[in-house]
Amino acid sequence: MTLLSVENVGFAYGAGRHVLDDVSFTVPRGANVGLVGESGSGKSTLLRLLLGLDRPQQGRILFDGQPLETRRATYMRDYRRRVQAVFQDPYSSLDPAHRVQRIVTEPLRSLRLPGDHAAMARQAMTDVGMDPAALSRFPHQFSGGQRQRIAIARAIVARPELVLADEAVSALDLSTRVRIVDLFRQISTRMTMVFVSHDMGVVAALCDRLVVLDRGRIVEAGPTSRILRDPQEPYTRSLLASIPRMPAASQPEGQST
Ligand SMILES: Nc1ncnc2c1ncn2[C@@H]1O[C@H](COP(=O)(O)OP(=O)(O)OP(=O)(O)O)[C@@H](O)[C@H]1O
Repeated sequence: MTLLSVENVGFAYGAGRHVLDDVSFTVPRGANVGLVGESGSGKSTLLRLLLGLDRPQQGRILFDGQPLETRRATYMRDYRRRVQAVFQDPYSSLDPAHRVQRIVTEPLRSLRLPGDHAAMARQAMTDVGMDPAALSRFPHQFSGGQRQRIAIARAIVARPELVLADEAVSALDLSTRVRIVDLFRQISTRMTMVFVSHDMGVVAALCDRLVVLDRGRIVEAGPTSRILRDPQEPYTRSLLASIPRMPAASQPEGQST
């Protein structure tokens, strides 16, 4: 069943040229879909549309069969419970003035969700391989990889159906990146994920389907295995050629990252 459907979406900033042009793809429930393309190909813009922060000027986006109602506050509150995001920079995305407990439970409070928030935060920390004791500390007491785990805990604490990850491992050093990719792989067995990255190696490691964007247009889409084996477009081949060598999947998850 399709969870997310992007239909003939077009978008331009101001009266400028199209940043997205006739973009269509679907995300089946339970799938991991990678959106890949060079810098400037329109990935972040597409993500803003998927988050309901901007609206397409052409086409439409459907979530669970219904068009996004970005102007309706009650709809968007429910949408934010069902769709959460993880961003690139684990340093700027966590408020340094707040303890991890407050950071991780923030979606529960802002979405006014019922339940034992402290227990939900402890569960989310365990889910991302962190000791729940870390909830009483501040972000600066953690490494970049640990901060990204905290950001992921915040994204999954409300049990969303879809997680959108925007270059979520790009700011991390290589060995940490491998561990966080591993963590995403574990988490992605329980929910639908869309990974946005310029790094074909990361999306290929995580996603069963790829959508390749070049200057706002989809040039290739399909199963990851097919695209890796037999890329149809020179653009896709050049993205594949630039894959950095990733070390083999990591040792058991720990708090070393
Ligand atoms: N707020 C904005 N106003 C005007 N143009 C913008 C704005 N944001 C992005 N653009 C332009 O839209 C195009 C696509 O940018 P976008 O950030 O979506 O691409 P991207 O693939 O995510 O690239 P990157 O990985 O570098 O962020 C670029 O040409 C960019 O200059």
